[in-house]
Amino acid sequence: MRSPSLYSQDDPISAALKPPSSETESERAFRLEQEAEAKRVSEQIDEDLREERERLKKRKGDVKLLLLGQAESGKSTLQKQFQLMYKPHSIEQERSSWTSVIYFNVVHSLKHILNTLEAWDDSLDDEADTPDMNSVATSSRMKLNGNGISDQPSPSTSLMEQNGSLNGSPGGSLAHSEMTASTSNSGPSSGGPTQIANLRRRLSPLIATEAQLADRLSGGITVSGSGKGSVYVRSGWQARTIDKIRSKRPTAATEKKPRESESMDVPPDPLVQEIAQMLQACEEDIQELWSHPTVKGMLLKRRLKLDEWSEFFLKHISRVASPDYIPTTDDILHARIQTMGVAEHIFDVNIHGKLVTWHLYDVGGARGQRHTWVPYFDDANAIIFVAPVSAFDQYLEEDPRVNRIDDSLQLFTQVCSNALLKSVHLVLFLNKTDLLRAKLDKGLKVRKYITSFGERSNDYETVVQYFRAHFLQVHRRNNENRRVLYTHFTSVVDTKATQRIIGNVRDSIFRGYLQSAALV
Ligand SMILES: Nc1nc2c(ncn2[C@@H]2O[C@H](COP(=O)(O)OP(=O)(O)OP(=O)(O)O)[C@@H](O)[C@H]2O)c(=O)[nH]1
Ligand SMILES: [Mg+2]
Repeated sequence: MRSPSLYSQDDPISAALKPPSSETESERAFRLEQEAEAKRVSEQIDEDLREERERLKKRKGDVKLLLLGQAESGKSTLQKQFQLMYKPHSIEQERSSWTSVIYFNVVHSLKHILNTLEAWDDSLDDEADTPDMNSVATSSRMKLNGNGISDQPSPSTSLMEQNGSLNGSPGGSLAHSEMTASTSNSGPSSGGPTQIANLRRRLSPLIATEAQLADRLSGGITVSGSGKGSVYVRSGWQARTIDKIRSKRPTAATEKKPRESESMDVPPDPLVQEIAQMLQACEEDIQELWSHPTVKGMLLKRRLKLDEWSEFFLKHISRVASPDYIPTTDDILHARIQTMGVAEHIFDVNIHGKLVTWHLYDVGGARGQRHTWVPYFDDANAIIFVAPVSAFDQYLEEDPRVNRIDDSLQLFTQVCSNALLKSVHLVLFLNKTDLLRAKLDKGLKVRKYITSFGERSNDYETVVQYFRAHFLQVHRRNNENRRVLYTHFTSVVDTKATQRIIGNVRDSIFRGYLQSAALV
């Protein structure tokens, strides 16, 4: 057998690269010019890559800050607040790329509403066919929770058994009894099934764009077990979507560091333009569905559960569906896209007249993403652990038996007890306090989901202090080094309040940092 040779006449690559024998003088000159340009571009890419590696390297004196916490806790939203504070021009560069995320959030929410209505309709048909109404009502209602949020409380997990369970009765039946207690019918059958069928038909072309949008955002990457039809994105996705539109080969420089004038001259993405037109044409239908008495009734009775960002964008649909819609900063803060792996962001932070480079790591919080965190623990200076306290009535998408507060406490235990992190400055954000307040105002009872809450008063102050006490207890029990835990009650979509807190955190990290560096 002949061994292939680079110089072989038969080598397919050499043959393909060989100029045609009929090449004229001017064609040759053109070819050589093209080859020289290709070489220059390739060398520029190598140079950009080298610069990028150099830029990302943590130097002595830099601060390394990790944002940790479960999925949907608000880490990327907090990262956006850092960006707004320390690199506001980069938000401008990215602004247009958030349109596709927001359209995806809207389309996905509409699909969830229509699917839930359909499931409810089916369950009513089942009920009509079955003599044992009680048992069927229970099972059919559980089937309704298509967004991964189950109404069923989790059995106590190992962590909370160790640390004093929040959920006093394993497999407790309060939420279950809440589900079975109400048998009144607020399903679609009582509120104009023909109207809903018509809306479903008219909205179907818009809903059919969900997969394309997901593909555009994720770059075709799907994450197994992501449930709920979620889309995960890697660091630098904004620049990649822009590059895709330009149909240009992405370079390392555009992946990590969009050029200054980037967003201004981006040609419109045909897919996004098409969806914008559909949204405009469907705006009245979306309004009709959103204000439909059946939808309102099901939301009120919690037979339909919507994520906070769904409600936000549906409430603002007339603005989102308007021609030439450009996301506001508030829209960007409310947009939801899941982080895959670990995304690094670099900021120059002015601390009392001295510029310090901060490397901020925003991690993916879903259970399947947590193994990617550990390599970043080494030489970290500080952690902001983000725990959403509004999640007391929610269960993990990854494991619907686990209450989300319970999961946050387990994760916080792991962070506090990790040997690599034992000297790291620790900050706790008890986040989504605005949503907690709204849930309590609506009358949601904490004790129905967390039985150990007992007969305490269901007011905001009692509830947040109760959760805070549990996190403090975890910290106390895993605090060999007697480090301080700095706690803040936050709503990281609130820019003014969050930036004030970021200022406090920056000063406290810097004080600890100076002390540990023995500079004071
Ligand atoms: N109302 C309200 N919404 C919030 C708050 N914090 C985050 N959100 C919203 O919650 C959703 C999830 O927030 P993200 O920042 O994407 O969550 P994450 O922790 O980065 O999630 P992963 O990337 O999956 O780990 C987004 O739609 C945010 O706008 C808050 O304090 N209040
Ligand atoms: Mg994130």
